[in-house]
Amino acid sequence: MSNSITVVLRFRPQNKREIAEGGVPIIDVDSNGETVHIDGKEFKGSFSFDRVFGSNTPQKVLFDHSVKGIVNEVLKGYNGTVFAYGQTGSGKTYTMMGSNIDDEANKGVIPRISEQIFDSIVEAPSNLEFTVKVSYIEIYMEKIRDLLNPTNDNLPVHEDKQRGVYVKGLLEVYVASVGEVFEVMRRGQSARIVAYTAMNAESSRSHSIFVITINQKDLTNGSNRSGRLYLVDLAGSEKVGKTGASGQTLEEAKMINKSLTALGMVINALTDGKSKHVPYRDSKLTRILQESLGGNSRTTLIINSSPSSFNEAETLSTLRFGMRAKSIKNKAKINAELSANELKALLKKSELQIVSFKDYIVALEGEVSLWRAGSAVPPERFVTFDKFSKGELQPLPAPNGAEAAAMSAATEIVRPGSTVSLASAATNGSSASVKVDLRTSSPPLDNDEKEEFLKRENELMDDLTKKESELEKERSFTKTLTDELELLKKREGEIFDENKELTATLHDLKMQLEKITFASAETEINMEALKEKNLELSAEIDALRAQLDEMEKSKKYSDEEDKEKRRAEKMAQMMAELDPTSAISEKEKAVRQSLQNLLQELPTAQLDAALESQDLDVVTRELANAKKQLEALTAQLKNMTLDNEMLTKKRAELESRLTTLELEYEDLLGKFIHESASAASRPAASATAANGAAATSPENKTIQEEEQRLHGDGAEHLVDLKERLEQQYSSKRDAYVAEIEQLKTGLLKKNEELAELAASKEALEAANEALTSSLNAAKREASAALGKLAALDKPESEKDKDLERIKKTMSAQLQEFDAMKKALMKDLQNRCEKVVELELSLGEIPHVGAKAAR
Ligand SMILES: Nc1ncnc2c1ncn2[C@@H]1O[C@H](COP(=O)(O)OP(=O)(O)OP(=O)(O)O)[C@@H](O)[C@H]1O
Repeated sequence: MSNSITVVLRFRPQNKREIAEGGVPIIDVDSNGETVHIDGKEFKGSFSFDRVFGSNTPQKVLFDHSVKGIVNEVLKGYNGTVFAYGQTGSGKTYTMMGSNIDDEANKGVIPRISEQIFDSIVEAPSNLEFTVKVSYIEIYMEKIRDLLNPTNDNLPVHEDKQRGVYVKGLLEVYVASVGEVFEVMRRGQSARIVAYTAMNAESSRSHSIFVITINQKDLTNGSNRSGRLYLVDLAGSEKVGKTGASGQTLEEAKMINKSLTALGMVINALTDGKSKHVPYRDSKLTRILQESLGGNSRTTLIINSSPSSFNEAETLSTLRFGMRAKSIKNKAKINAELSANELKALLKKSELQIVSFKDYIVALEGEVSLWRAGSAVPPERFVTFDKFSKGELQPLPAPNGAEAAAMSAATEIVRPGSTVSLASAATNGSSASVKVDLRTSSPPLDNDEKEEFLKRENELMDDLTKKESELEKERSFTKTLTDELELLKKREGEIFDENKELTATLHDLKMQLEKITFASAETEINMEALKEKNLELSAEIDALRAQLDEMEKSKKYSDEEDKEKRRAEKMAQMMAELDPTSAISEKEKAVRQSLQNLLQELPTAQLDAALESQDLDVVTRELANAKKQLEALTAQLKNMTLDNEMLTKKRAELESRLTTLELEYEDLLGKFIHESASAASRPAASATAANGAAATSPENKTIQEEEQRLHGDGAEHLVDLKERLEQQYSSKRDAYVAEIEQLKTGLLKKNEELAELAASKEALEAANEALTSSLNAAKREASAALGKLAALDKPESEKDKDLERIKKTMSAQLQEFDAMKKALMKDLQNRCEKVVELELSLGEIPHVGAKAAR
């Protein structure tokens, strides 16, 4: 009994690309759910299928209405096939597997079928024992890959009487629950080859076939039934221009399109009513699906389509494919193995049939031998099966010898290619002839021959697969070699170029080397000369260094000498200015001399002349000079006090300047902090304002960014300025503090020196007074002596005595005066030295002060 393929159509929603390209839906599904109206540019019209599902049909609805039923058929022992066909990205994988097998709403046909199978097994009568096994393959680039054992990537297709068409060496996994089926699905899915194309981010580049085989054994009578379900997700047909395929993806697309063309050819052959040959063997896909298409299978084809005008041409092609497939007729039968009793009964029945058929043959042979012998058999006595089965046959008379010979002469030798005419010598003289052309109608193969043929085919398929694998290996090896060769050629070209460049560089380098060798020789000569010169210069430098050392030494000495000299000069000058004793000494010498003369040579009269009052006047004058010097010293002391005051004033001034500067700095710092704070708040304020204002204007945005940048720069500048000011201030302050410290120590030193000078002055004044008083005493002594000399009337002895006494007194006074003078001179010299030191140091202090003020 033949059955048609069920064809259902499913549309998916428009995808992003279609919307972006301006596509609009051009389909309208009729309310009866069987017809779709197409309102496209190329075509306006309708297509009808067993069922049409619109763009938003849930997975469950499609399954319940179009697939669920097939599970029951498979459980009855039929083979079943569900396959999805359509352009790339049309929703085949979504329909067959679903976007997520664990999601109730989104799981596709395969997971739902698995659930359905196990649900049915649970509900089946307890005398039925089930075994379920699954396998998962993909046909990629015309090679069968086992997705559960991907190293098996080129499996052969075999066919035999018991199993029909099958894939040899395929791993079949026994499963006992839906969970186990899902596990196998996941395992296989992960091994599938997918790629990105412009039409689908995860485009299947192969046909995948999930096979579920269910065996059921009736435990009551031992009979077996097996149903096999093929669940096929075909690779998408694609227009290479639209998918943007290139390289490997392009090769894949070519192969996909080739096998889909083979599928189309098979469907054409099955449906055009003329073809005697169906080209199943043209592709692995059609060979595996041989039973599903026009064979022993209940088949459902789901055609997937886009609803968009963007894919109108592809949609029309898919719908036409579905229409053709609709008229394929299958011959599904139950795959059953009979139990022993059933077989025995069948055997008995067959044996009885054989016995009766033997009788029938005997009757037929009897009629034939009559005809052959040239006897005529009347029509009412013709041997027919009807009469035989009803037991109405009557025995025929035996033929005579002449008729039998004529009959055998009429028989011709039949050769292939010739036309055979079977003529019967009818008793009524008419003849009927049947012409059979043996060239066009080869006799059908009997079962043994067919088996033999399939066996041979299977062997050849094995060989072919082996050769294909070897060829593939060779091909990939050749490809590797070709690639390597290409690479080597390229490298050779590069090396040649490099070589050329290197030769040129080598040439240049040689030239340069020659130049360098020449230059090096020259340089060596120059070096020698330079070395000599260097030695000379080194000697010169050494000499100069020695000279410099000498000069420095002598300069040092001369500096020290200079200072020493200046000090000595000053001292000499001062001593000269101050020394009242030099003049006194002269006069003193004269006095001493006169006194000596007077004492030795002259009598009392002459002593008078020697001790002239004039000498005393000179001493008095010198004393006055010393007084003057003392006054000058006092004036100098006064000046120094003034200097000291001036320095104190200057120090006060500097201190007040320091205070002012500190105040100014604090002011500046305050201003700076104020400006920093306003600078920091300004960008934020302006940013807020800018946000609120023309946020959409790119020009304003740029200005704001520029302002913010400038504010940022300003803040940085202020920080920089602050640092610089602080540095300047601290260095100035340090200089002033150092200056003040210096002035303070200078002042202290001067105060000490002033005190010392004041003490010296006092000592000098005291010495001066002592000197004046001793001079006065000397004067008085002298006048007393003069008075005594005037009294010459004294006796000679007495005079001599007086003279002797005067002489003693004077020499004692002179000695006393001498000692005092020496002490005074020593003291004066000390003080002069101190004054000179002080002057020198005073000369240095204003210089330092002036530097600090600068
Ligand atoms: N009915 C549908 N409802 C919602 N989304 C769908 C539907 N059909 C397909 N899609 C989505 O469209 C995209 C392409 O689908 P799918 O991968 O199933 O296409 P395909 O025909 O298998 O493509 P290919 O032949 O390239 O493998 C996927 O993202 C899928 O989720």
